[in-house]
Amino acid sequence: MLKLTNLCAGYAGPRGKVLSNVALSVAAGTFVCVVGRNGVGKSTLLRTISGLQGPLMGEVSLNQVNLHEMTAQSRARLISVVTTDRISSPGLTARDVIELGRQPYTNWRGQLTQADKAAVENAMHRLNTKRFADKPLDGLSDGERQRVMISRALAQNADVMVLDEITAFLDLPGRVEVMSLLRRYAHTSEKIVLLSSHDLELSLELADQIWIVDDGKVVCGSATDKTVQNALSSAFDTSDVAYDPSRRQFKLKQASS
Ligand SMILES: Nc1ncnc2c1ncn2[C@@H]1O[C@H](COP(=O)(O)OP(=O)(O)OP(=O)(O)O)[C@@H](O)[C@H]1O
Repeated sequence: MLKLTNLCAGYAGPRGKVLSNVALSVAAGTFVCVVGRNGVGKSTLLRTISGLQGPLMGEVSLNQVNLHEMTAQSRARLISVVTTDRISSPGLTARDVIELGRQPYTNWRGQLTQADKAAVENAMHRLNTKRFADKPLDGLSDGERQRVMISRALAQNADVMVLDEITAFLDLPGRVEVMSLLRRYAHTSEKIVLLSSHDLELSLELADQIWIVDDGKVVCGSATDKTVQNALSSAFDTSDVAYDPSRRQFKLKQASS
């Protein structure tokens, strides 16, 4: 169980608090989509959960262990992270990068065991990355690169996988494929997958739990919950578009001429 207890997240300084008193929990085997307008704090929340930045207050725990009190090495066995940040990887092939996902388990020489190699093969198979496994990462398209980074996180086999806007570089069939795969992975492997996305309709279609980040708070529930529907309207409705809960879609209030 991943639990956020009275979590305040943000940055140093008087105006640095982005989210206040976030309290929620997620069971193993849950696919969560985190949605919200630009700049509301999705990345800040996910970075805080991942341990990439400390909380201003409160706690993030996994199975009752505080994640911010662990070493980065121990945390890497529990949480994997995929972002859109470009990592510099001169000379590394896609396979080399995916193998780095096994680093929390390997010895000081980074030697892979049969189990490590099997985990890498399995990750490449799931994401269909084998076809460019031996190409340099720097020579891949943004979408191919993103698949490699997700494969690396899969190979890491952590209890929680956090993905921040990773579908941004994928085309529509690619987004559906990757999000469906992550949902299936959460269900079949009993993992928690947290994914932030601006693809609201797809998120509402696929997520077991939706987190709507808005106005310093997080509202959590299933897409059919009344509280979630109200929060979606309040976060996303504008003078031009409105959320239609019956179709789980946004519609133009008035077609422009
Ligand atoms: N390193 C930082 N130092 C100070 N403030 C920051 C820092 N990074 C982000 N912020 C601020 O925190 C707030 C939330 O930013 P965040 O990137 O978490 O939003 P987001 O919901 O992920 O946005 P987007 O959808 O545009 O990616 C913004 O006001 C942003 O300016």
